[in-house]
Amino acid sequence: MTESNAASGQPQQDDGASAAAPGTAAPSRRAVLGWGGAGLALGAAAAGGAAAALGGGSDLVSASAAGAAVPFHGEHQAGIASAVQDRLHFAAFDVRTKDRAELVELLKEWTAAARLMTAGLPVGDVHEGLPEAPPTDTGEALGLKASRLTLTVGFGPGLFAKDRFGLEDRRPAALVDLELFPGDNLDPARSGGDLCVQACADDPQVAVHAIRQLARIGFGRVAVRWSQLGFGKTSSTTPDEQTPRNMMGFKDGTRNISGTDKAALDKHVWVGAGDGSDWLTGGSYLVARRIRMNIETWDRTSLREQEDIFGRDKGEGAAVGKSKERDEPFLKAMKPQAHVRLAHPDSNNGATILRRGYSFTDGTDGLGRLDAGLFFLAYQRDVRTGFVPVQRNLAKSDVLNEYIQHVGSAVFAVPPGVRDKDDWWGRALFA
Ligand SMILES: C=CC1=C(C)c2cc3[nH]c(cc4nc(cc5[nH]c(cc1n2)c(C)c5CCC(=O)O)C(CCC(=O)O)=C4C)c(C)c3C=C
Ligand SMILES: [Fe+2]
Repeated sequence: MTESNAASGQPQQDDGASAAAPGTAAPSRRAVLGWGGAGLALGAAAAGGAAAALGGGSDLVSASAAGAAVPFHGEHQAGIASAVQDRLHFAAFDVRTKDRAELVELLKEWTAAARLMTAGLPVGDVHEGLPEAPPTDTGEALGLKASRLTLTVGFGPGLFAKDRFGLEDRRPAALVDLELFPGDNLDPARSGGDLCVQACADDPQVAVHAIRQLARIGFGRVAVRWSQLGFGKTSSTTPDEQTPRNMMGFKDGTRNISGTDKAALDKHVWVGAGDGSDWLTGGSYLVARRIRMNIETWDRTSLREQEDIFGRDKGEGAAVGKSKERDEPFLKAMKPQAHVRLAHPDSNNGATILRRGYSFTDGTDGLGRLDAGLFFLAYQRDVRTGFVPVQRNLAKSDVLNEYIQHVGSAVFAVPPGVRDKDDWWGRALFA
């Protein structure tokens, strides 16, 4: 059954791995399967059965209050244009196996697990099986709702390296190795990765559980290279909802691509059929940057200067000279090196990206300063005409640079959506 997904504007296959209709109780992992539910081997069937019992329905992506499920199957992966959830656990993996067949098998197993978890189901039973063996699902999400969990997978440049998996001819030209931008202070231990999984959910335990299961399933074949927890989304794809604020206290995401703007998504986010890599049609490219903020310095900066830096006021979020957040910005009214002026498409040959970042606070840094900032995530149709020109402009002269530092960086090709229960992440790439 194909239905239109109101929040993404994209058709989604609802084969049963979706959830309750608006107004009905969303499934919880315990409510659906009980303690004796299906294991991973029964994956698709279990997900289908559970959702069928609940009546399916997919127009619920922004129904956060219901703890709803976001359809897993569709033309595009969920977690890009779909409504941004409250929490993030992002993980980049190194592939350890040298065997292409093992990598393919892993991607199939990951897909089956993702299909279950996004439907609010465990990846296996906790109480059946040998007591001497570890349970298949670690259990910490039992009883929790689907919480709009989305799992979005990406393939890093290393996967396409020569003499690795026979994919060297399939590397898209747009999957560039990012240059070192002025001011970058990148930590290799927080950068790169052969694979990534972006887990977003309204409940942090659901997002963390999902990454943990995938890492556990991948044991021996992949290893987590780095990961990042995020909270307080710093941009939205739902302009009708209140714009979230970042750790600097400013509304962030005012001017972003809306998840219902199909024309803008087709133009700026989804890889098109003629773009050069057929296997990626319907997919996208993801740039991830861990951006540390000098919070203590920022907090000693005057309000006027803070507002000049962004080119918007702190309370309403209106552009300089305007009174409302959504009023069209007049760039020339801003200081020449204001962040918004330099980041705007008009200053970058039209370059437009879909931002989907999160705030982070990872304790203190040993010097009494908060290790906090923005985990910047941006999706685009081509990294060379998306993130790169904007970041070149910002790195050169953005006055915000005095208060931030890019400390982690990664880029991934994000395959199209998993179409149905027989499909799996990366099928077209490995075909
Ligand atoms: C390379 C792209 C960008 C990076 C890196 C980046 C970092 C960054 N941004 C903020 C805070 C805000 N950014 C805002 C707008 C904005 N930022 C980018 C791009 C990058 N930001 C774009 C494309 C835009 C939209 C420009 C436009 O079309 O007007 C805003 C204003 C509100 C909004 O429109 O979202 C804020 C606030 C921080 C704190 C930061 C690094 C830590
Ligand atoms: Fe920005």
